[in-house]
Amino acid sequence: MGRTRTWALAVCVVLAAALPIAIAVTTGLLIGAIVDAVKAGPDSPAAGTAVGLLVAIGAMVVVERAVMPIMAASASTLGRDLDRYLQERVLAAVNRPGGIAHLEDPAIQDEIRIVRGLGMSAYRPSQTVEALPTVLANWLGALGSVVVLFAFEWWLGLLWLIAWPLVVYRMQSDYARIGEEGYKQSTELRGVEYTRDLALTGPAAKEIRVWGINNWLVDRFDRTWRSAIAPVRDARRPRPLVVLASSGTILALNVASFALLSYGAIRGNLEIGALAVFIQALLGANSYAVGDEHFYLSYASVTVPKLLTLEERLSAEATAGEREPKALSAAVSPEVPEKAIRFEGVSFHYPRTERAVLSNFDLEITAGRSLAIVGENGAGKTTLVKLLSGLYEPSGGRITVDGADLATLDPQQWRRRVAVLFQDFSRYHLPVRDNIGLGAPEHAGDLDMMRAAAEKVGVLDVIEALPHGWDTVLSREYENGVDLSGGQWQRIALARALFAVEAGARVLVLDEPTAALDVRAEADLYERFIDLTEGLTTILISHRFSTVRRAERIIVVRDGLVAEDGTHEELLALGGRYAHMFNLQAGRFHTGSVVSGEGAADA
Ligand SMILES: Nc1ncnc2c1ncn2[C@@H]1O[C@H](COP(=O)(O)OP(=O)(O)OP(=O)(O)O)[C@@H](O)[C@H]1O
Repeated sequence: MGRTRTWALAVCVVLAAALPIAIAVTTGLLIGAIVDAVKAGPDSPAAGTAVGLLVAIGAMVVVERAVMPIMAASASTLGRDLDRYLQERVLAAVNRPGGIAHLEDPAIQDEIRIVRGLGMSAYRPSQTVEALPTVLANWLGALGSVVVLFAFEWWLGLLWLIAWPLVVYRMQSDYARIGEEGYKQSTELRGVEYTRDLALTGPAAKEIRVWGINNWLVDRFDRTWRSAIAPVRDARRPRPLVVLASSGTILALNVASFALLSYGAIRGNLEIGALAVFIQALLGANSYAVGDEHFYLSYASVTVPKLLTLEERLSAEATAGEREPKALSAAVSPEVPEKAIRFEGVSFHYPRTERAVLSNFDLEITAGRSLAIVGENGAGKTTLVKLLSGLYEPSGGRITVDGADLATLDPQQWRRRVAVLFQDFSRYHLPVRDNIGLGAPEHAGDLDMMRAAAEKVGVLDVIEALPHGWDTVLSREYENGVDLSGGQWQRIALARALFAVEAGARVLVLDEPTAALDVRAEADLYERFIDLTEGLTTILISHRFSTVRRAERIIVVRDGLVAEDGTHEELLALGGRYAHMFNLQAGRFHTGSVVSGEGAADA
């Protein structure tokens, strides 16, 4: 299909280039034939030739008119195909690295901004494809016209042949320079776009109104946009010398050509037909670089190399992330972990930061048991989960699963063994079935499995009461879509994690699973906690001690190390950090008294 369209386009381009020249030459011949026919009379052979030439011109004009829309339509379709193809490459490239560190790299975000506009905003490479046929036809037509001028004065033809490409080259490099200048402002423009999206999209809408910051947003958008775009404006400003040199050359060539033609005609060296042909040729030669299409040519030349650089960079990142070549990645059996997950002397600092979040961190997580991790804000609890799920690699030490270094395991298979409910889980603007099914996409069609997961976290009733049940889109931004309350969203996310468990995950990580739940929902979840985590290696992170105390073992993370380790009762008896935090929270529910023991800190 694409190949046929490409061929059709090529034929159209050749026709679009050749027909104007053919029409010009035939018109010249027609003028000569008419002069002869007037002299020889209506029945003369010259009159017959004139009629024949007239019919030929008519036929060529009809074909030319038909070719143009076909050429435009084919070019537009091919252009869109190109945009889609490039978009797919961007999506694949951005998701190639297994971790997420690259998404936090400002330089990569700048490049991603450039290429994410493919197919949507300005500088679409498809515009290059759409412009190419017209530009090619122009150039071929101009070339043909110049060849005709050779027949008049070879040196004049030669001058045209040299001058125009130089002018076109100059213009193209100017356009590309302007485009590059725009891309250099990527960081600033990201800031501008962020402000714009804050104002245009849902998440901040409530705060914008409550704080009354709409005018502030508009003002900030205006200010940052002006400052980001100023260098591009400067680049756009015509450079007088270049403009003067280019237009001066073309003007001089035109003056010389028309003067020579007039001189030849006055001296009687040129017949009227020849004069007409050369004048048409001269007009054709001038069509080399006229129209917006020439500007569009530079679009792909600026954007596509950026995409290729990004791909290269992300591929390098993906390979660098694999400590062992992929072929050596060990398969992960469905029962893993059977014995333990161990953090062995793990140190970690985030990319481009100096501060160690973990230093020489040791922890053995027994398989099939539940472990709660507590610690103050910023202690590194979520970081542990990110390392465990392979989103980042330890800066030092290693994590082992049943004795095997995590870095040597097939990352995809390992991730299928781990189900994570992140504290900042995603709220997909998709049907409920996808919001839950995405926990294990390979089982996303299994409604029974999804129902089981939803039932376990008590959200099945909510789903079945939705206007379109499992097909209801969870966003008010779509027709018939609904939004959920914070707690309902949390339960949907919890169901997603449990769906992954239903599909075979053996490690369940819950980072603040009850933060948005009401008292009854939280109590319900406790009741089921033992059932939900039965046989699973469960890691629970929470600031709610009423949740934490259900775990079989609790650790306190402090200063990048395990500061305390034991059961709820053991840690209370220890009278350390855990006991202090527990009592502080429990005290809130027992006004004026600090307590310890069963029942405290239950919300
Ligand atoms: N992507 C990141 N890049 C750089 N630093 C980060 C990043 N994510 C977290 N940090 C830093 O790492 C430290 C540990 O963060 P982490 O999210 O693991 O803490 P936490 O114990 O889960 O905290 P909380 O109880 O507030 O959820 C913090 O100082 C935080 O600022």
